[in-house]
Amino acid sequence: MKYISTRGNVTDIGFIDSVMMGLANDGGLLVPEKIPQIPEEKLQAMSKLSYQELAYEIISYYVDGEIPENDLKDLIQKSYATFRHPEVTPVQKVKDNMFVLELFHGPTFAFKDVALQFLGNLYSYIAKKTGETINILGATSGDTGASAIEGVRGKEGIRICILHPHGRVSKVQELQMTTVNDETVLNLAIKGTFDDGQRIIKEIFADLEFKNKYHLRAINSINFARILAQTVYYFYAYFQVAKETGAKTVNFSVPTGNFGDIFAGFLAKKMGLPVGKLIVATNENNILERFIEEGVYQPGEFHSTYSPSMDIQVASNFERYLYYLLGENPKAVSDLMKQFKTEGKIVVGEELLGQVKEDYAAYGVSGKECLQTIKSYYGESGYLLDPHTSCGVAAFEQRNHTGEVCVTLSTAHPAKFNESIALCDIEQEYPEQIHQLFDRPQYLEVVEADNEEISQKLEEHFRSTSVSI
Ligand SMILES: Cc1ncc(COP(=O)(O)O)c(C=O)c1O
Ligand SMILES: N[C@@H](CCOP(=O)(O)O)C(=O)O
Repeated sequence: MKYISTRGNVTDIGFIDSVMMGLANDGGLLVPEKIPQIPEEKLQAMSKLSYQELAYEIISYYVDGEIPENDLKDLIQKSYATFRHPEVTPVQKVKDNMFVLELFHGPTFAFKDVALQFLGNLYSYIAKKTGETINILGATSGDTGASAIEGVRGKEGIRICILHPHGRVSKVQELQMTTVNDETVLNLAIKGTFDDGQRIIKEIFADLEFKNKYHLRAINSINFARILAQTVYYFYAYFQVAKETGAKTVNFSVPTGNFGDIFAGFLAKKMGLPVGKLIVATNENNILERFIEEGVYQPGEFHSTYSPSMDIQVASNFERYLYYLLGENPKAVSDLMKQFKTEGKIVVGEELLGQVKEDYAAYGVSGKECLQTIKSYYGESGYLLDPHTSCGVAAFEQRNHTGEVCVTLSTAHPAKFNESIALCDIEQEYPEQIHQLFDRPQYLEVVEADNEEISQKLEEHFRSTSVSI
């Protein structure tokens, strides 16, 4: 299996090199040269596997022998041994035809752990094999940061720096990131939004001299390994729900911001999993909803919402989808991305829009609707949704066709977002791991959303902290 850039100027690199490159050196995103197709009989056999066994089968297609079988199996076992649920990502029936896929049983109570426990262990494995220090640079709207830090903290040969938008993450998210007292971890709270953070890290990664000098690595969904590990739970959920309902195809409603999670579902479908509609659930930051409805991809006004992790305008993985929408034509992607940079928007014609609507449905959830959905589901079934999952459920209510079976991805535990839950007049108890955070000192620096200042902070961090392998 080889990997190529959506913009065409990186070709023919293997799995480990793709992990290490993160953002493609031409500014695009890496994708597999050819998506593996899983035959029907193999899907049948996969439906009987445990989560870890399934993860091994799926990830193996993409690793393609670059990691010996037993090493890869160990990496997977280690990654999911930290989860509190034996099934890793269990599925709960919440009402007729609607299942919730609980992705929050990992160490930081968000879906990011599913991929970042794996990527953290993978980086540590690569550092040990190659003797190379790994310096991670990431941006977060709240969940990736905590999960990435948890995935690598204490691992030899790894430093990490995370940018988060100052004052725009929930209290628990901030505490999870900033209470880690470890000199290899640097938290920079930027005066700006997640979009500023993501733009800055992409610009720093694009400075290849700086990237190579400091061995900079990505943990965001910029890194294809993140998407890959997230693909596994679509298979797992599909198998559980198909067994229970007899459904042949299953829809997925996905709380969406950076488009990574739903792109993992798109990839699963392209591999042969019988996925029906992929429902893009956004909050008021609804650029993706507008694209799917009207064919115009253009950032709008930024809103701070009850689902802050989805407060994203420019969705990184949209470029990966464009690549497939445009018939795997890197020149066309490159031209459109240039146009986006200069004109601030991408417009697709009727024919392509028809294809988009075949692939996706979309619904932008208002703040009022988000809270109302939390209240009504709690009242009717006693099931407490976090505000991101609530957007997914509200989109299911609006866009799933009657009689079709749908899985809504539950991307976080409600305890991470008590600010929103309290507005629903619901009292929740914090899990002990979260409760403990409130007594700890915090370590962070507030900085301008400025490339130079952040690059300097990074250089100081690398100079002043030593890591052994
Ligand atoms: C809790 C939660 N839900 C949903 C999302 C959106 O996922 P994606 O960015 O992969 O679209 C995020 C952030 O990524 C998140 O943290
Ligand atoms: N919502 C995310 C934003 C970054 O997404 P990623 O999947 O690219 O890491 C977050 O919580 O940080």
